[in-house]
Amino acid sequence: MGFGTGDSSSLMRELLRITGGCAVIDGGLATELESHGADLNDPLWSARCLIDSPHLIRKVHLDYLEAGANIIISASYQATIQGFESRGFSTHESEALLHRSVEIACEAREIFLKGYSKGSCDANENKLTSMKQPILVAASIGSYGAYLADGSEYSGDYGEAITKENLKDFHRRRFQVLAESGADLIVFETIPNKMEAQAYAELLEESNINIPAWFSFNSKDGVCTVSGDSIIECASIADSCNKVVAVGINCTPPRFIHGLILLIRKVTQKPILIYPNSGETYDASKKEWVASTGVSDEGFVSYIKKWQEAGASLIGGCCRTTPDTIRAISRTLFQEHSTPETSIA
Ligand code: MET
Ligand SMILES: [Zn+2]
Repeated sequence: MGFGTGDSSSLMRELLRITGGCAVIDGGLATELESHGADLNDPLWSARCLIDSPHLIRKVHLDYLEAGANIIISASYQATIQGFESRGFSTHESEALLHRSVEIACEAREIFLKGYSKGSCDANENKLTSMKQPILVAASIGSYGAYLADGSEYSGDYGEAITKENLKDFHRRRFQVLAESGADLIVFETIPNKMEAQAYAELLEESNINIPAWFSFNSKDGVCTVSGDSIIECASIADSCNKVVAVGINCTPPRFIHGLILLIRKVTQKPILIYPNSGETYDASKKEWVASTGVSDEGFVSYIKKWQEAGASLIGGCCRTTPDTIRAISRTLFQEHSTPETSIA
């Protein structure tokens, strides 16, 4: 889908212009599916819902749109061709499931916009001109560690045997399928190390598909990625890649975010995105979050102005944040603005 009148590299600038400088990303998808009863105790995690409960995914996307999200992220974080094939799906069926993840998000956007203005969702129309709330559909690509489902997306340790070329081979076809699925952008999420960032940058550069992307790293100390690689070096890789339109941090406790924004700001002028988790502890052995160890929605919101001042312009939530968190973010960001522009001139 075309966004506005500009080329794809201007996508993020256009969105931010329309929203008045800051836009809202959605909140945790998998954990919200779980709180609606989905059983994600599965190597496919949230991607399992693509097989057995797509209606629930659509509902959660809609809940985030109602809460004010400008960017909704597809349920493909842990959806991989390799993962589906190991469950008995053919290559063709696996690719169709990836495609479906984006389709579901697009359906949610259409349903949401129809609530505002009948007939505004003709696929051939420039959608933004009639959007009350500008909305981008982002296709998620989770890291190799997410596919492994052994917690290594939170350690960044893939072992000596895994090379950058292995990572490129692993992600290549999935990237192509998602890039051609109708999504507005690709989001590389929860990138745990520099090698994977480099692999993504090379895939983007080698590809003749001209889709914008963002790079989002995770950190457990506020200085480095979870693997211990320098966030400055990682953000520099994102900065050097022309197809990367924003760079930042996700699934990281809120208390680390401010310092990370300042570090990223040192090496890039690209928009900075942040969508922290709730700050709760994840018990990897039990594969569950330890409730009430994080921040409340009010606590989360208390950070927002500081993050904005430090340079973040795309703000949302990751695991264990909810539509209530996103509603609170949206109110905080827009309380001092007059109504944002509703169309592109
Ligand atoms: N977009 C993904 C989700 O919210 C990110 C998960 S981070 C482990 O489900
Ligand atoms: Zn997360």
